[in-house]
Amino acid sequence: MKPINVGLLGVGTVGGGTATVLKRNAAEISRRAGRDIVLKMAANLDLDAARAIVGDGVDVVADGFAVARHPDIDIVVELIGGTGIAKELVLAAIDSGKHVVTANKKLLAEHGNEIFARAQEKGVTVAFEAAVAGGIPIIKALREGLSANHIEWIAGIINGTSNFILTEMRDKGSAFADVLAEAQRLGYAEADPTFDIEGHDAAHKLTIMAALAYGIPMQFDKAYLEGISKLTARDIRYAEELGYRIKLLGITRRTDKGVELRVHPTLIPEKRLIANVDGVMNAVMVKGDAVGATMYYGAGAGSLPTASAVVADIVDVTRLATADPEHRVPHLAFQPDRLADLAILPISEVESSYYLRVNVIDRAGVLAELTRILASEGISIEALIQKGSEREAEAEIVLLTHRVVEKHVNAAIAQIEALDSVTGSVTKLRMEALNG
Ligand SMILES: NC(=O)c1ccc[n+]([C@@H]2O[C@H](COP(=O)([O-])OP(=O)(O)OC[C@H]3O[C@@H](n4cnc5c(N)ncnc54)[C@H](O)[C@@H]3O)[C@@H](O)[C@H]2O)c1
Ligand SMILES: N[C@@H](CCO)C(=O)O
Ligand code: NA
Repeated sequence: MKPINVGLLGVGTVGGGTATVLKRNAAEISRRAGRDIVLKMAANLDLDAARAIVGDGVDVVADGFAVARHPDIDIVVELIGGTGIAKELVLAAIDSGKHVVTANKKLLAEHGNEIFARAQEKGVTVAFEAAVAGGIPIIKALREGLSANHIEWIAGIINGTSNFILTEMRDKGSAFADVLAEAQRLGYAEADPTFDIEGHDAAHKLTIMAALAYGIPMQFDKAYLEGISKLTARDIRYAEELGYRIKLLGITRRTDKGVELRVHPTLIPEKRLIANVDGVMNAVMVKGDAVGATMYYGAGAGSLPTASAVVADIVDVTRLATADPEHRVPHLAFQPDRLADLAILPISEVESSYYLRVNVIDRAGVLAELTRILASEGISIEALIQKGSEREAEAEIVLLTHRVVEKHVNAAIAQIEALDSVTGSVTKLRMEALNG
């Protein structure tokens, strides 16, 4: 069979890794795909840098559209990122009848509904394994491996940069800014690292997983997101004293009231496997009604791990290139005309347990005031510790609550902050047991 021709858009961290893996494992990849896969063209801003990576025999150009529309290209691989030129290029490729492989979670979470509809119309596939949890085959697991299940919830460490920062801060006491610079140097961070540390990137990935798990459209605009930039070393330490690790988790859960879609720092019992996923590693737990709790672990970012997923998608697309479009695995696991219309829950309606840290003036009766307010909002306390404060005559009360709807916690916090004996604002973190 004639070789399948690939055109690469972007030869940076992931694009470079993709060219390397395609070349290094060409023989085995061809045995799997049933035909040779040839990198034919590449577009990049820096032409010399791209040429040095892709080598001779690959036509390197500056204009991505020349690749996306070239008649000899069968599969267009978009590894530029963002929703500007990348979106135009992906749509141009689809309109030219090309299959597309992309690692661009932002593009899919924000414009996936439009892109998949266009691909459907044109009879081409858009594959995106690398967009979620890098090298971990979580898209394949959700779309194919777990297709028998009613999926109840997903919880994942899905931003390598944040997990790397939290780990280095805890293990080495490193400063936030230093670790972030190191994550950028290692090629883990997004072009704008705010997306990593403020939770956008994780929310993009979570949006994609929720769509696959429940058969709903992408609804990134309804996701709740809170990153790690305001997390203090003190709360990380107190959480550890109480037997918990703090991780930036993406959580989606199907409830009777609606679908939870939220990213925030989360206390997890330290004995859970996922609480011990460190550095740039990612892990995703998926709870299905038949299979129970499952977990997928591996490198969530970096050149070769992400390229592993990109190349696997190229192999998949090569195999299906000759198949009847009617019989392909649907983009979002469910048939496009059978998507459900489930509402996303506002965070105030989400039920969770909470870690609260309150700064108080250390005098008799303060604790009673706190517990009275919590009780009045129907919040029961699971654990409570009192700590000395750096400021004389002040103390810190750290307490863990049982599960309660968030609006009640917010109402209690407003009353607590209004007390004369309370100084500053209350720190609130969410906790998840994740015990399947
Ligand atoms: N780095 C990772 O670990 C990782 C992991 C998973 C997914 N991703 C995603 O993969 C994509 C690429 O990320 P990256 O880290 O490789 O980025 P990068 O910045 O290293 O590479 C992007 C490349 O695109 C090229 N480029 C930019 N504009 C272009 C244009 N108009 N025409 C042609 N080329 C252009 C640049 O020259 C650069 O080489 C992003 O969507 C990112 O979110 C990255
Ligand atoms: N910036 C992302 C890359 C992988 O998607 C991360 O740190 O997880
Ligand atoms: Na993946």
